[in-house]
Amino acid sequence: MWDTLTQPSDILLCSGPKTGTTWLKALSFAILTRGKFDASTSPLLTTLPHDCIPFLENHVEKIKENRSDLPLLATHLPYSCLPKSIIASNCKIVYIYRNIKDVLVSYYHFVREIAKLSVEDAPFEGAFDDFCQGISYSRPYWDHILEYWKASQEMPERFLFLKYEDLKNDASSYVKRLAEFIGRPFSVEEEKAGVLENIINLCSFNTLSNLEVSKSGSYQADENASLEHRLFFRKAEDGDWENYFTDAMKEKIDKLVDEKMSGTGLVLK
Ligand SMILES: Nc1ncnc2c1ncn2[C@@H]1O[C@H](COP(=O)(O)OS(=O)(=O)O)[C@@H](OP(=O)(O)O)[C@H]1O
Repeated sequence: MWDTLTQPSDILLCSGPKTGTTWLKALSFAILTRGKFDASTSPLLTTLPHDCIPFLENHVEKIKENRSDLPLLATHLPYSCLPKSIIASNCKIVYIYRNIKDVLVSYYHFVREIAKLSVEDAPFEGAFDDFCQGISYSRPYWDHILEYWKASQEMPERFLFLKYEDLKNDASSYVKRLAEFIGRPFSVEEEKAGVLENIINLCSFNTLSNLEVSKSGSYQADENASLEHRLFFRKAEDGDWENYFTDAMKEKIDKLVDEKMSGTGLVLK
């Protein structure tokens, strides 16, 4: 079924939930459509990034019907669950990852809000225990990263790994790297004209979260789930985990990450 949906020229944006998916979608969309739209006319001003770039696993019909010129698809699927046709094709894969503790806090609030539970009714401790046991929407977070990481070691030319915190701290360098990787590098003239800067600003948390579209309306995540747009924009603060983790929790998750990620060079702390 998916064989007809994906093409070798596609670029697949892959991520575990709550690691920067919305941001990566916005940036990739803005980079590839910058010849058509500028920061004042971009569809991103009125459309949730998730409605600009469909999820492979949730929007088969939509992808089939509206296969547009834009070669961008996204997925939360683990690498081992990707359709064989994608793995066999030469399509490029961008993978975004984030500090594991901030991912957990972000995921906790997202799920809690969807379930319409208060912090008192759904204490963080429960989410922490589930997460450490690997109970998650799409594989334990560390396995999700490791599967893509191993594949990237075998086919480095096909992969770009981006870290959420790096994107935040040095947006110009990493957005330029993203643009080069997806085949639309910024020219010197564009940089001088502020095109790169404008895209970074357009896709920033500050801009996107304050748009009317982000504050109202719902996103049809799949046939059964309708999610309020606002749920995709919370705080976007590095280190928010410090407001939730006890020393014992920090120690436990750091140990887990050390065990799982040793030798990869990937830093999730
Ligand atoms: N533009 C932009 N820039 C930086 N950060 C952003 C942006 N948009 C969303 N966010 C923050 O990303 C977190 C949501 O992660 P995802 O987008 O991966 O969520 S999802 O998997 O698509 O549901 C979630 O993080 P937390 O605030 O820490 O919960 C969002 O607030």
